[in-house]
Amino acid sequence: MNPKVRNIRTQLLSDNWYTLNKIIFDYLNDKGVWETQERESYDRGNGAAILLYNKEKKTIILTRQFRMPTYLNGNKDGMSIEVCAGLLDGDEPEVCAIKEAEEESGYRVKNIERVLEAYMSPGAVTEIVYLFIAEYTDEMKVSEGGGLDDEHENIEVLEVNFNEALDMVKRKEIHDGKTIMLLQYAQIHNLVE
Ligand SMILES: Nc1nc2c(ncn2[C@@H]2O[C@H](COP(=O)(O)OP(=O)(O)O[C@H]3O[C@H](CO)[C@@H](O)[C@H](O)[C@@H]3O)[C@@H](O)[C@H]2O)c(=O)[nH]1
Ligand SMILES: [Mg+2]
Repeated sequence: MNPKVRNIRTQLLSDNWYTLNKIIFDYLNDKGVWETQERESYDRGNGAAILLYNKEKKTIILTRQFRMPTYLNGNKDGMSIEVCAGLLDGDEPEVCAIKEAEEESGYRVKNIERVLEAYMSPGAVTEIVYLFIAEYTDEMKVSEGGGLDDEHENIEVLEVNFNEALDMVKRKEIHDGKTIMLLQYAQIHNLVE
């Protein structure tokens, strides 16, 4: 509860795929005066993302896919290199992370660790992304990956040297927030030396 916030009203703007609301509320400002504010808030539920790494090979697993919103905002071909991730769809974050890893990369991982959680765009999007890490080996590959056909995901799976991935961040070839966070987490904690 925040005593500086009261009288929250919600006005539905769109519920086509997920839900966009206009929220009108009163906020007690620094001068002690209640003022009415409006904020649009996009609710897509929460998500999970997972970095798969291999200590022996010094590699990680990434995906590459077309992301329309990035194409609309400066990403030349709209392609985005990301860790495996997806929306929870009613699952616990751990369950979702394991499921997305297999659907998108083809690796069936068991021992995963939750390391961070973050609001990725707190001014506009309600989503919390839960961030995980897990070791993978070649033996864990059970399918091609590539995402679900019925969702037209068209995901390419990449196995990349860890230091090369860090260089890709520097060169801005990797520009996805959750992916940068997990790569830096791995670097700080020497997961792949
Ligand atoms: N028709 C339609 N389909 C959609 C829409 N939005 C998403 N989809 C479909 O739903 C799939 C969702 O796949 P997920 O793997 O669950 O999600 P994601 O898009 O990969 O990842 C999301 O979650 C991450 C973790 O929270 C986020 O970091 C990432 O930005 C993204 O929002 C997409 O691939 C796409 O096929 C939409 O507006 N319309
Ligand atoms: Mg996904």
